Amino acid sequence: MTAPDYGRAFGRMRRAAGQPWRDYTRHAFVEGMKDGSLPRNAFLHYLRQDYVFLIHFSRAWALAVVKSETHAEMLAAVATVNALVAEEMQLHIGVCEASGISRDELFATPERPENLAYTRFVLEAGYSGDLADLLAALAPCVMGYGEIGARLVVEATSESYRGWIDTYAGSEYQSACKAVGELMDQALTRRIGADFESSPRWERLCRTFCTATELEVNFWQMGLTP
Ligand SMILES: Cc1ncc(C[n+]2csc(CCO)c2C)c(N)n1
Repeated sequence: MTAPDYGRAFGRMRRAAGQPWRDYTRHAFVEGMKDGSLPRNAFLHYLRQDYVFLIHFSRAWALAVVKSETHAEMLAAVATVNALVAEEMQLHIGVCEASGISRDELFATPERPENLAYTRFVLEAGYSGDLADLLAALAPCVMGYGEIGARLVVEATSESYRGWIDTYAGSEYQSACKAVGELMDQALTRRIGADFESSPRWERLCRTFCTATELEVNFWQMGLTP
């Protein structure tokens, strides 16, 4: 199947990320959710780390509000902050509670180095750069899960991880990916120009995107080693 279309800047960065992008979206952890062979304890370990991840990822999206230059940018960024804090984090709390991991236990999860490296890299891209740099670091996470969900909903041969797959394959999440893709195209055009791929900044933006992609690969790998 062909991957969903999340805009021009994302499409170009994704292609430039080549093998790391495939390593991320077709990682053994992902394939284990597809065929149901992923052990439940690995999934729960991943979810607990992901809860910590979402705390810092929400901070990074809040930084996108800080780095916005238009009301449209602020609206897109604030919608994502709300979706993360009010919905996605709640979802993790619910799944963990249903599996016997209390809210307090979840809150007290010690952060693994692979987790810390990823979110602090994203925050640093935003602190030291503008919204274009920050979005290049945020995009692999948002769109990668959209692409994985869209593929797994078609290819899954097991019901074990159906809930997770349906969340990211669903039209609500797919629309969010498209909105972030549009935000990227508009933010890059505003700051760099319509021909942003030919600017001297382009290579660095692609490098940021690729590094974030490699950190996603490490995050899946961490998930396999509880
Ligand atoms: C390691 C890791 N990478 C990506 C996501 C997916 N994700 C992160 S934030 C968000 C909402 C929109 O920005 C989504 C779908 C995750 N949960 N954990």
